[in-house]
Amino acid sequence: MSAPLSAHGVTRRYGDRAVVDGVSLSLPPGQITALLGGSGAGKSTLLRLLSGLEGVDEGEIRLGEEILSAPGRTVPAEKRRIGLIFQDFALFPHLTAARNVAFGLKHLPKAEAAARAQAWLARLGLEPRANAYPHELSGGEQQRVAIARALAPEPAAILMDEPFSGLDPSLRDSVRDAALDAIRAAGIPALLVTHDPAEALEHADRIAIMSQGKLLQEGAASEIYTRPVSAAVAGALGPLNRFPAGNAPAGLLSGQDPGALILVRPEGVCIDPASPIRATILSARMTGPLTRLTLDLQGLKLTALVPPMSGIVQGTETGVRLDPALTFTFASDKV
Ligand SMILES: Nc1ncnc2c1ncn2[C@@H]1O[C@H](COP(=O)(O)OP(=O)(O)OP(=O)(O)O)[C@@H](O)[C@H]1O
Repeated sequence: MSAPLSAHGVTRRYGDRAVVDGVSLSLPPGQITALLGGSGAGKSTLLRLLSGLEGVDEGEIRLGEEILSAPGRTVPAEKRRIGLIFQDFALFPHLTAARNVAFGLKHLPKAEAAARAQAWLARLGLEPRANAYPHELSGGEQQRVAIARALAPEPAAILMDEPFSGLDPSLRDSVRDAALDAIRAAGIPALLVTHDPAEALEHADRIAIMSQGKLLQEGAASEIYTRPVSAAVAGALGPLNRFPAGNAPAGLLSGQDPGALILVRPEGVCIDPASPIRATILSARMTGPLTRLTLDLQGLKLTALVPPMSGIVQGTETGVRLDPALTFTFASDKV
């Protein structure tokens, strides 16, 4: 049975600046936790602390009850049994795919190591490429080899830093699905560092949001999306309409303080021809499966993402309502 990998009040300073600042986070086995945040939020640094590539200045990193890092005491990365996957595959160029995967299996008899490497390559759909060298493989194939190499030694946890962002979009989905399926099946804690909210929402079980070294919120993906604790968390998960409650036409909201900040996801702005709240359609553009509308509600401009429907014509009027599940209200001092 795998144990959670966890950080407890972890701080890491560069000079006098805490780039990871008092972070506590538990990664449960068998689940993918996405670590989401803007550039410089401290995501990669937290991953390096969890992996043992860097030591902590305060707090502890634990695997189950075992302390892996404490100030002045760091179990080195190679002794942690934690698999790492980075954006730049980092395969050994002079080894075939099979030998790259077998590299971490030196403790096993040779035949057993080779068989296990073959099994992992097969699992990631790479059996026919086992004898190819990295330069003979596509980016997607190289990343699959890197994933097989990280999983083959049966690590206690896996940490991934933007592993799919360097891949061609046409390959990304299949590599990501293969990798995340294999990781979930391994039943170990997994962290996926990403700056892409769509990737986090669609592919992770849990989401942790960081900003300026601090963990803002962590929880099940659906909970973070529908119950953000702050405007910063809501904004980290995708575009929003923002306006003071006092700017909304009468009837659009119910009973909010006029000074409160209202945040509404574009897909929470719904077209309802029967609604008494009237809006002029300023523009309507196809964005694939959804149409993006710019609406004018008596001076309040809102963006809506709606399924294609008839009667949506630029310059005409329609009724609008807000989906309460995708509308968030914050006191103006919580922005
Ligand atoms: N070795 C270092 N020495 C000094 N400052 C560093 C070092 N490594 C990172 N930093 C700084 O720490 C902050 C956090 O960096 P980190 O790479 O963890 O952010 P990130 O959230 O992963 O960002 P990105 O998405 O851009 O990779 C940044 O301001 C960075 O410049």
